[in-house]
Amino acid sequence: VEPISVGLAIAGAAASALTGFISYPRIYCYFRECCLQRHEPRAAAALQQNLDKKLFGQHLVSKVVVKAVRSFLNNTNAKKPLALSLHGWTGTGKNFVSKIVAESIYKKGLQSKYVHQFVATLHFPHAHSINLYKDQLQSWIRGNVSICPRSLFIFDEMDKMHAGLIDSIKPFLDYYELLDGVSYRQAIFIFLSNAGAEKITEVALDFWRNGRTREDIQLTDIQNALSVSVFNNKNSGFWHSTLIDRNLIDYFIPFLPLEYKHVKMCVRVEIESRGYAVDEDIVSRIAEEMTYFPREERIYSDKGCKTVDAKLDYYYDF
Ligand SMILES: Nc1ncnc2c1ncn2[C@@H]1O[C@H](COP(=O)(O)OP(=O)(O)OP(=O)(O)O)[C@@H](O)[C@H]1O
Repeated sequence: VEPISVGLAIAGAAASALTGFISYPRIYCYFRECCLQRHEPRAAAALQQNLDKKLFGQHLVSKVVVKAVRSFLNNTNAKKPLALSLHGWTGTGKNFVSKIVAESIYKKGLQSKYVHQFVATLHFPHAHSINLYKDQLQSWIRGNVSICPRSLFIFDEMDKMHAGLIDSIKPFLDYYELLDGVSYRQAIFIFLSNAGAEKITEVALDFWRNGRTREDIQLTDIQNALSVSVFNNKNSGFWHSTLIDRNLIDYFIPFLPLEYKHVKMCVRVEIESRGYAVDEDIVSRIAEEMTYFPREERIYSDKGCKTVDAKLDYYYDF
């Protein structure tokens, strides 16, 4: 045997052993859930695709969420965790979008052990226990980020959260490299709230009354007014919050109120998801059963796309 082929054989064996070593976690993570499961470009592509396909009437949301999440996931040297604050009327898609973000990063989505959802009225109900909640929240976040740096935390009903509670997580959202040996720079925080919905509607109505299309609305038309109104709103959970004061929220994302045509789109999706052929007559009837505001113009659904599925039960036998 020539020395050169021995050399090649050894190099080949070493290479395949190395590939085996590298691919082992991939195989393992195929069967068991792992932290940092999806490769960043795939996660960003999945997010874009799902928002384009499933989210209606929210051009600002799709654009900003994709941009924010993609650049954050691609940044190997992020200086702080990503913090997104989603605002808007009920039933306009805030929970829906956070579910899509979760699913794009972790296959199991909201069921993933690396995705954590807090609901203010459920997890932090009593004003007198606020100090206890602060401690619990801190140790919960610290514990989970220690296990998985790419943890996703979703805070629902921020507007029902007791003022001051959310400030207890400020250190985690700040620009620290390490806190007690833990780095929070790869974590993602998403806050959901109805606070600021009036402001968003005001801007949308202004555009409508001036004959401009909804898609003409730019983030700059809303974002500043939104953060100021949330900061000054006693019932926003962010009232005089240091998270806003210290610019630790990266994006305030406005969800526009949904129109009649968007409600119809939601009805169609719901009918299809139940395996029925879409009947346009039923679609229009359900959309017309929803109530719309303001009283004179009746443009926006006051429940967004919420209750569409319940209304559908009436038309289909189960
Ligand atoms: N913009 C949208 N595009 C597509 N579907 C939507 C949209 N908004 C709402 N839906 C549908 O309506 C359901 C309820 O919406 P969702 O729970 O996301 O509302 P929300 O904004 O979180 O409301 P709330 O403020 O009351 O919590 C979603 O699961 C989804 O099926």
